[in-house]
Amino acid sequence: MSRFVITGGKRLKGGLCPQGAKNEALQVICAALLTQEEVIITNVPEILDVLKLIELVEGMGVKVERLARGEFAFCASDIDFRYFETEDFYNKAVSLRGSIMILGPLLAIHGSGVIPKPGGDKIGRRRLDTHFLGFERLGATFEYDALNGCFKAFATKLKGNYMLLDEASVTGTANIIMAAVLAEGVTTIYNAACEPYIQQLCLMLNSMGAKISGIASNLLTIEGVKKLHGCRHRCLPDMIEVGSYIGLAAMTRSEITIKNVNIRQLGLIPDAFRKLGVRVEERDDDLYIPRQEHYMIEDFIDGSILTVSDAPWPGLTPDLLSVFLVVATQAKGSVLIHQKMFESRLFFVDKLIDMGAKIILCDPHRATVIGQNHESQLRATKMTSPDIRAGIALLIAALSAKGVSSIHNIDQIDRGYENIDVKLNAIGADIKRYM
Ligand SMILES: CC(=O)N[C@H]1[C@@H](OP(=O)(O)OP(=O)(O)OC[C@H]2O[C@@H](n3ccc(=O)[nH]c3=O)[C@H](O)[C@@H]2O)O[C@H](CO)[C@@H](O)[C@@H]1O
Ligand SMILES: C=C(OP(=O)(O)O)C(=O)O
Repeated sequence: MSRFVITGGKRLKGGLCPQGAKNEALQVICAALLTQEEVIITNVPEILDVLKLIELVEGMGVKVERLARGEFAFCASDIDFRYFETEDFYNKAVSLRGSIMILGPLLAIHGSGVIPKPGGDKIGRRRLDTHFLGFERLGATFEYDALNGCFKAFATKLKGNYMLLDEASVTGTANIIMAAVLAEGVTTIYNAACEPYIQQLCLMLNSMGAKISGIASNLLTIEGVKKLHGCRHRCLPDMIEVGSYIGLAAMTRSEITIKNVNIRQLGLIPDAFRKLGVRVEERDDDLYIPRQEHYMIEDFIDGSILTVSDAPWPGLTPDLLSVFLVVATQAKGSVLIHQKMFESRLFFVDKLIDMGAKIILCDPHRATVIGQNHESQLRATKMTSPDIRAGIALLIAALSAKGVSSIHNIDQIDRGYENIDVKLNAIGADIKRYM
């Protein structure tokens, strides 16, 4: 099993460029299935999950050309629908969460689709009801083949409709949008997710000829069109990677500039770090994190202990709570980290406790962190990355710790971070990769 060996305690210094956004790339690659013309996508992160999805669509018969690093041309003029019956399809689709988003486009262009229960992080129950309830509102029927663990959806004709989503699911909203753009009539989606990923998907679809309004809000109106054409689309920088680097700078007491972050699309992320006492300065479109020996957690206005919790966008993304948690371990003061969406994402704190962090796991959703104000350094240890964001949080912890740590199962980190070891070594880290 591949692993990182990290010699911690080094100060880092320099600039880091975030890759394109993983969750956006997964959506817009699926959207390329909606046209027979060429779609060029740039700033595509070449990370495990995205490369797997590219292989999956290639298996479906989509012509894929890698034009340059992070730049791909897709042409879905000749999809082989028999591929969906193969073991190769099953194995590829099951290995990542993003594969679920081929279903909406398949319903739109083919009237049916099948997908095994998708993988992704094992961070609690990850239901897909919203996807199927939405498809049903468009006139589709679906069935779950429990024996083979496959979802199947069928529709002789998709028809626009009003729907109030049972929750603002990110991939669910993306899937329904992609089914609705070619449906007959008008679809209105209320309680739609509106993350920058979804906004970008809608902008891309509009540039392909779709008619979507209400972008960036939770009320989307989609006027169905007969056909979509090709386009060129650029993915935004990955806001989760940006947040991870802010956390890294704070924990390692380093001076780091994060370049071209697209500040307007970061939402509450910079402010959430500021509440933990981390200085985050905006310099044009860069974020400058100065070297700080100490940072102090703010209280709420009434003097009560700060809570950092996730919420659907424009609330704070759940994908950064593990990073906020690790940053808090060395802050001055206390904070309650409340992961509302996922129920098994905080168990990695056991490792941080082994390293000397002062954390009480109150229940699967909440952890109280008592910061050590950098007065006692975390201790190096051996650990395994349970999921992508716990993985990056543990890597940050190891980089700040005294001594040599190792992290196993680093595929989990590679799922979302492109060449993280190379990038961080270039600014002074000491991370060795063993395959
Ligand atoms: C490939 C991809 O894009 N993955 C992202 C996507 O996953 P994904 O689209 O799978 O996640 P969902 O948005 O469907 O839901 C995530 C979890 O939050 C819960 N939930 C969701 C909405 C809501 O209003 N209330 C609520 O409690 C759901 O029940 C579920 O447990 O969105 C998640 C939530 O931002 C992110 O963590 C994932 O990185
Ligand atoms: C939960 C995540 O990913 P996925 O939905 O792909 O498992 C994540 O990116 O933090």
